[in-house]
Amino acid sequence: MTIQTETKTYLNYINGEWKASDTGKTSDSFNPSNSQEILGSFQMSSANDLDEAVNAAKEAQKTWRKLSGAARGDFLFKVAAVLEEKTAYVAEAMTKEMGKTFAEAKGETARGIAILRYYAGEGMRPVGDVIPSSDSEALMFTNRTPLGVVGVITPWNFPVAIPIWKMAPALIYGNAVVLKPASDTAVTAARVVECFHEAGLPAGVLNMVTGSGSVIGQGLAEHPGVDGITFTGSNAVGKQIGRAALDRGIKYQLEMGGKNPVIVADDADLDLAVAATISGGLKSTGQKCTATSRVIVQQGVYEKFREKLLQKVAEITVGNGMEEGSWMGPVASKNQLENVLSYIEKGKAEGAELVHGGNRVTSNGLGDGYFIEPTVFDQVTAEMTIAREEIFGPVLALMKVETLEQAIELANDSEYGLSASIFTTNIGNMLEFINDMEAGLVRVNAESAGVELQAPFGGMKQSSSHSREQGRAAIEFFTSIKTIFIKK
Ligand SMILES: NC(=O)c1ccc[n+]([C@@H]2O[C@H](COP(=O)([O-])OP(=O)(O)OC[C@H]3O[C@@H](n4cnc5c(N)ncnc54)[C@H](O)[C@@H]3O)[C@@H](O)[C@H]2O)c1
Ligand SMILES: O=CCCC(=O)C(=O)O
Repeated sequence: MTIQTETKTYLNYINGEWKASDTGKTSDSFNPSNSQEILGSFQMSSANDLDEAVNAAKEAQKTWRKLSGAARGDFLFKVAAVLEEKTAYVAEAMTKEMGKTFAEAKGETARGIAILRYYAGEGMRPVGDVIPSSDSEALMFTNRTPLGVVGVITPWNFPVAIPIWKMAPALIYGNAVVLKPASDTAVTAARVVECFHEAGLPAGVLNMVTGSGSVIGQGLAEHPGVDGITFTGSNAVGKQIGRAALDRGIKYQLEMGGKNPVIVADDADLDLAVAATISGGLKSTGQKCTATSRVIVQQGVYEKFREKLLQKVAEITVGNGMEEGSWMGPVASKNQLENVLSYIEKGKAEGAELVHGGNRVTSNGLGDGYFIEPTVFDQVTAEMTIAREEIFGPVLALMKVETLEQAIELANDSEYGLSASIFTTNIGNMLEFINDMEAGLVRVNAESAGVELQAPFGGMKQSSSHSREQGRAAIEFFTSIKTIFIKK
């Protein structure tokens, strides 16, 4: 029996108004902890809805860009205050739509609030440089100009933080935004957009259109009224978007997958390394782009580390994220469930030794949810699929090496380069890792996940289009530099 805890139909947000799609079609958002439960429904929009949103954004941006940075910042401070009041309302949608625990969802919402405040302040910070001209009578300097209308395409795994870390900088630098959120978390996105509406953001400056990736996502990338596209999601989709943006000659930014390693050196603090491997690999059910996936351990501590790891993994409680005591929720969707289980089967078939978990969890009333046991493979080798492809689930692959050089070589043996961490007490090891690791985020004695909003974030190799998000780095994508020369 399907239980509808809330029957609300969420609408698109276009030109400051909540509007149904002209298709008349909606889709339901299901709870991955109990697939019989529907959280709400959202619009399956058309290219016409998208046109309307882009046109509204285009018009609104003309006035928005003329406001001072401080005035734009005031709006973002107000949005932060509304979101703060609505933390539980937004976080509950997140847990009920994609499964992460309520504690993690509240933490992510708090992060969204902090990001809004950081970029609100950005409206008052310097934007250019004075550069000495070769003409002593002239003044030469740089300023920043917004791109215009920015298309924001986001995934489901951080449904509050990622849209906000793209929308807040886009807005503060004077752009208008059309957001296309992931369908799996469209209700959470609508609740975030409600905060912008309640804060009184001028009509058209932010618009949201929900619907399928191929119609609305691709439509945004191809739309002649869109001047820049920022995307976070899978590599396959990211590349399509990049190609569409390149064809139109617009700026684009792609943040994509990872296959993040942790190295545990012979001299590591093993308790710390175990705790960080579990937190980095299994929090959010392993569904972070920065999640630890490959655990590369030096042979001197391999057995001891493995034993401690398995002991702690056995203590993990799997359950509905809304319930106290659940450490790990379900994966986000049926699709995710099937995908992760198929990787576990591949791991077994290719000869890795399954030493913990590996099954769907259906006991204790979890049968209608998409729960998977925390899973650990041993004897994993570099050519195995589970060592090469992003699994995006609660699966750790243990790999043994003799030397630190071998560990770093193995860690770099990946098409991805998003984040990486090392556990060692030796400064020489730390420096070697920092210098030689091919990843955009390298962390020493800390888990591979954990992005700080005031620092640049992005990957190397196939993990990114090589731009950076967050912190002051965001200005590079969301603006163009204008060089100004004045002579009296
Ligand atoms: N590098 C990072 O910062 C980062 C952060 C979070 C997630 N991710 C990556 O995101 C992936 C998981 O997210 P996902 O499953 O939502 O990714 P996805 O690529 O399936 O979807 C991302 C967004 O693109 C849209 N989309 C789908 N098909 C499209 C198309 N043909 N054209 C345009 N848009 C389309 C989706 O509707 C969604 O809004 C993982 O690979 C993860 O590593 C990366
Ligand atoms: O999923 C990608 C973002 C990861 C992140 O925000 C974190 O590790 O904190």
